[in-house]
Amino acid sequence: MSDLIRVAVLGASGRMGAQTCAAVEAADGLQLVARLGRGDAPGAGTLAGADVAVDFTVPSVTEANVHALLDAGVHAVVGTTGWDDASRGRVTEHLGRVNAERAAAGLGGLGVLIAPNFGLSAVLAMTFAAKAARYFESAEVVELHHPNKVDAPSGTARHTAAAIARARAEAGLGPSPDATESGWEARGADVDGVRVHAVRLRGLVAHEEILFGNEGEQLVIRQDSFDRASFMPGVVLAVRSVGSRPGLTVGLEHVLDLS
Ligand SMILES: NC(=O)C1=CN([C@@H]2O[C@H](COP(=O)(O)OP(=O)(O)OC[C@H]3O[C@@H](n4cnc5c(N)ncnc54)[C@H](OP(=O)(O)O)[C@@H]3O)[C@@H](O)[C@H]2O)C=CC1
Ligand SMILES: O=C(O)C1=N[C@H](C(=O)O)C[C@H](O)C1
Repeated sequence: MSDLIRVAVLGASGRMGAQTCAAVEAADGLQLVARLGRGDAPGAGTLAGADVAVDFTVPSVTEANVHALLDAGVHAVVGTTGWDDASRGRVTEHLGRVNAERAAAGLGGLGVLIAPNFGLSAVLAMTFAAKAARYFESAEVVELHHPNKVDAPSGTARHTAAAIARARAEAGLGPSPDATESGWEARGADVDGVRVHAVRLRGLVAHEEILFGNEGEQLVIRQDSFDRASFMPGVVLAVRSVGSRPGLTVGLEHVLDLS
């Protein structure tokens, strides 16, 4: 990539897409070259020579967008939720093929950076939660969002719960104690054995509370994103970094050196 990074935004008229366009236009060394909407399939014709594309669309299309971006030779920064092991695996496989062809042609590898959350407070909360997880018998996650959100639980809560589950397993902890025999629908979603509760409330933007309990004590880690502007430094950092991170990176914590 040359010094100037040309950027396309997918979902450009959405809540996050619009903020991202403005942040890219305001950032040194970045140039916004394309705004893609619902009807614009990502490809050479619509991407306008972009080096990096940022996807803030919907869970049902984000994976297809990333494959199209890789076919077009464009690095991808993805904030859209809805990813799982299978979809991430397909992207890793595609990256392997594309980057082998690029290496044979003397080109650098493409990168895909999927970040469930670009907010510093959220990334730190997830990191602290992963560190704390091994020390507590009980762990649950509560995520709270604006009522226009289409998916539940949030991508951030899934990422948080998965990290807690990994840390618990590595420490040899079993399931959190829970005597529930009926009314399981009131106990939230099960993400890798960790209970995750989703609140949708007018007035909220994006918030998460991670609760840990032991006999006689509690630790609560809470983060609040009051304004979508708080995601933009992370988005710009990801755009600047993805070209030097060939392959798949999941989570901004790796770019921030927190992992
Ligand atoms: N990683 C992070 O830090 C954050 C991630 N997010 C995630 O980003 C995603 C977008 O959130 P948000 O901006 O609030 O959502 P919006 O609904 O505001 O925006 C979604 C955008 O996707 C477009 N879109 C809808 N359907 C399609 C389709 N079939 N094909 C192509 N484009 C489509 C919409 O176009 P149209 O306007 O035409 O409907 C719209 O521009 C969500 O998954 C959300 O969870 C959100 C905040 C932070
Ligand atoms: O839809 C949102 O708003 C958000 N989505 C992401 C998620 O699902 O984790 C990130 C943040 O919570 C805002």
